Amino acid sequence: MQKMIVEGGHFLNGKVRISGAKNSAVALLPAAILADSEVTIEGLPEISDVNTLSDLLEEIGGSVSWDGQTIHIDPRNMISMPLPNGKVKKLRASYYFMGAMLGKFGKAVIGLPGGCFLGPRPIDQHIKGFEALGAEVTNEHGAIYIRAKELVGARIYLDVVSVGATINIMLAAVRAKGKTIIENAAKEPEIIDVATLLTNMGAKIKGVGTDVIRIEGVPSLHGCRHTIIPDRIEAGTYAIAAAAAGKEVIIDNVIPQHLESLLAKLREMGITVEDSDDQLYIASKPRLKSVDIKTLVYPGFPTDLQQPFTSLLTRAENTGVITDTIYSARLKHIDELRRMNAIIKVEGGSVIVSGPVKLAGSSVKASDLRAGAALVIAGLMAEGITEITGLEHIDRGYENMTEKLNNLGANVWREDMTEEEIIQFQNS
Ligand SMILES: CC(=O)N[C@H]1[C@@H](OP(=O)(O)OP(=O)(O)OC[C@H]2O[C@@H](n3ccc(=O)[nH]c3=O)[C@H](O)[C@@H]2O)O[C@H](CO)[C@@H](O)[C@@H]1O
Ligand SMILES: C=C(OP(=O)(O)O)C(=O)O
Repeated sequence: MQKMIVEGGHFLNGKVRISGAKNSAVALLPAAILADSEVTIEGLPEISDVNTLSDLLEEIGGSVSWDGQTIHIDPRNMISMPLPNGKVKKLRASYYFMGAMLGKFGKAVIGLPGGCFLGPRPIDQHIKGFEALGAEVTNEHGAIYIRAKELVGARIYLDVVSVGATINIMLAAVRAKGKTIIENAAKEPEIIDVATLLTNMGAKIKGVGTDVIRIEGVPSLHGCRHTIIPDRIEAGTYAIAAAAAGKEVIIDNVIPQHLESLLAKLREMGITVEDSDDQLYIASKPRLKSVDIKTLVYPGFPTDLQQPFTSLLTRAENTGVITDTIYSARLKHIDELRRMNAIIKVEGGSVIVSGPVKLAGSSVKASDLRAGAALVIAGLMAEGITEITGLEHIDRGYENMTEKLNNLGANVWREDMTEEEIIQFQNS
């Protein structure tokens, strides 16, 4: 087990290249189950979520090979093997095996997913969608059993706008008989990426990127080649790090339109932000103005950037109020930031950050992926050394974070934890 050490006080300067999008990758890999020949996906991030899903594809009989960051998935020998336990609990997106296996085999047995603990994360809308398509769904001892004699297209209204439910229903509906309409669908760029892959596999999908998606089921889907989109959340994390601890940073391989809500907030704070086709230029200032943010579904401010943004606000003047309307309990980073001297109050559903404060290096624990990113950013700004444990969360979603930061001029490294530290970590 390792910890990350961040020596504060080094300004970030230079260029960082963004990897493929985690939240696309984790849906693109299961989508390959639906094909009847090889699917090739290029530009995947080297993160543990992708490795876990690649192992799961092999567990159900898929033949998987890697060529750098390109995966080749041959689904011809896959079977509807139950996956009630084990790796499925390591990540959230194992739930995409439900939709993909239902579409391909008409049945699936999958354990309830893991992923970041952000408060309750129900999957009732996924299940509602599968049932509307004709499946019978039961929850037996923590695993979801899904069976359908025949999948038939349906009109499905999502009661909450859900990325996972939209993609999962799409995965099953592309193979259903007739037309499916998903109303109140999510519009995140990752949904468009998955629909692009499915369309290249022969699916008939219209309206992705709007809140009504129309799918005409097809009897079979074939293999194809697909290049993943860049990770807007990783790009946003580096943009926030550049604003917090940077001079001039160029973020390369990004789609700036995917980050408009964040970029607008950075500009409001007094940071210079310029965008071109696939790059962002961020130049920070010694004095920053506080802003309020409210997380919303896309194209609103992403909940996945709320925690890193909290760290940035500690160095801005006056108070900033953060409201996470998607995951109101996504607050585990706050106690850790307080250990570093941050002045943060939680009142009702709002987080109130007062600044500017000079953070102090401390020993802190990443309890989830973006809490980890928030603590790394705090460590970059802090005086002295910050030690971060819980790196398994960071490794789920950030490729080579230490290397990327060091290339920008930070001083960050990983060390093995002592036995005593591991025991302390496990008991904390
Ligand atoms: C692997 C992946 O892509 N993860 C992302 C995905 O998670 P995930 O797909 O799990 O998140 P959803 O978009 O489904 O969740 C949005 C909201 O809807 C609620 N909900 C969701 C489904 C459901 O059946 N019932 C229900 O009530 C959730 O509790 C949450 O409050 O979108 C989240 C919101 O942008 C991001 O934080 C995650 O990074
Ligand atoms: C919450 C996240 O991931 P997951 O849904 O995979 O837990 C995230 O990427 O911030």
